[in-house]
Amino acid sequence: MASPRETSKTAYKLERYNSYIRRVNRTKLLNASSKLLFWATLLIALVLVFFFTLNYPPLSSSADRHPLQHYLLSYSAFYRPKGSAAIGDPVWEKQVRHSSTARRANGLSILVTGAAGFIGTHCSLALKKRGEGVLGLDNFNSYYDPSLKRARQALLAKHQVFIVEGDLNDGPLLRKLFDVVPFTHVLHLAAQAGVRYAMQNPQSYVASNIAGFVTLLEVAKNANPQPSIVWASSSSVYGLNTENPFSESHRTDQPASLYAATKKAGEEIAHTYNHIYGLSLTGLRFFTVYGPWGRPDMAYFFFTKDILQGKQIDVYRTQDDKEVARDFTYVDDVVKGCVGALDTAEKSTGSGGKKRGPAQLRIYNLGNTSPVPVGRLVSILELLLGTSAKKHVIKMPRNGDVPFTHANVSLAYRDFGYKPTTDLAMGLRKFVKWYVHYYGIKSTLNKEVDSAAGNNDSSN
Ligand SMILES: O=C(O)[C@H]1O[C@H](OP(=O)(O)OP(=O)(O)OC[C@H]2O[C@@H](n3ccc(=O)[nH]c3=O)[C@H](O)[C@@H]2O)[C@H](O)[C@@H](O)[C@H]1O
Repeated sequence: MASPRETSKTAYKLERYNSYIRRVNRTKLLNASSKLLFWATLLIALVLVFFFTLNYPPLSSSADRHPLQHYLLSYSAFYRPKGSAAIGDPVWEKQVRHSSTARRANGLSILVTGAAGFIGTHCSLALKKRGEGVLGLDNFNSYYDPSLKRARQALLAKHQVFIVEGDLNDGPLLRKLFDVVPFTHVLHLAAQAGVRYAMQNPQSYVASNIAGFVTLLEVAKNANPQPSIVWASSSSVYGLNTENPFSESHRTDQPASLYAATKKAGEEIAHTYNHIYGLSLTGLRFFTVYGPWGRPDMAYFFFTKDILQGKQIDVYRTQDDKEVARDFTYVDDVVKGCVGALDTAEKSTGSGGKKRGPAQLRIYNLGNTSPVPVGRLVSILELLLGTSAKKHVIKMPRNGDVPFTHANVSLAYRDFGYKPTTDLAMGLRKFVKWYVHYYGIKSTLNKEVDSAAGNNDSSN
């Protein structure tokens, strides 16, 4: 029999062995969990990379997508905002029909492409308020902050405008929409915008402004009834034109940017579809449209942001050291122009892809008729924001910009009474008022902003 001393020695050894085993197990567990952590992090990183590259470059066609991207996109459909349903299912069809049904007798039924965009949102609201049926289409791409597009979507949803989330290049989706709704009109505003970005991502302009437009026209020409189409061209088609002010009869064969070239191509494509298929087509040349809910890639918008943050802004002058000027046009004026164009659009004459007779083909300038130098734009912002801008005056880079724009709008006035009424100072007041409200900025804003922006600002 073991002596008590030996027994306690054995117990001590046993305890040491057990504690060793526990240490080993702890280390193993630690190693196993750090490996697990490593692989989990890697997996999450890979998934994130896929999600980030999912829709980049913006407006990539669905045909270009990697099969895994297709899968992830359909998977992400589960995360649509509350209240929306999968494309094609009965709930979705009900939303589509409800949104596009007019609430007034003989009202229009309009498909607005780019409805979550700046001008698209304003037009959709105006048309809906008038009692028309409005259905939106937008791909919510990331050319600029998609959260702004989501906020516009929420605003439209409050007014019973539903936006179908999809790409212009998705022919089957467009056909499905025309199967469900006999649209009387299409207001086609979806596009790759921005003059200078075309040097960074040229293909996105071709994909949206050319391929996307053709996809839409193909579906529209086969529809029965064919809709009348009003669509967004651009002042940039005048390019290096030196005749002033710009009239629709002036030459537009010297585009200075790929953006301008794709818009000009759109005008020629419109001619073809009008000629062959009898589609009624109206192109609107917008002149640097600005206002509440605007585009963060435009100068007035990022100047405001940078001035408030005390950052330097680049103010361009021409190569021969003259002021650069734009015919800045307030969004409410442009909306009136769009509505006027829709109201005066004649019916398409074809059906099911066959022309039955000549159809209307129109082009109009929608500008403000009074160009303002960029330096003056900055001075107005300084006054409204109560802060001096850190101006860096430089020669305009050779990146597609033109020195000035100036619209003659007599055609639009003659045909649908288009008459812009908002000057830049008043329009910027309304913009700044929206901007500080939207971004929750409490600053040393000039009191003038609140009082002078007036109470009739329909945009908030
Ligand atoms: O009418 C159009 O069809 C186009 O209008 C708009 O293009 P633009 O007129 O070029 O507007 P925007 O970029 O706001 O530059 C405004 C001014 O600021 C100057 N500008 C610009 C940037 C800068 O850093 N500094 C500067 O001085 C610049 O030289 C210019 O004089 C739309 O973006 C475009 O999508 C299209 O719709």
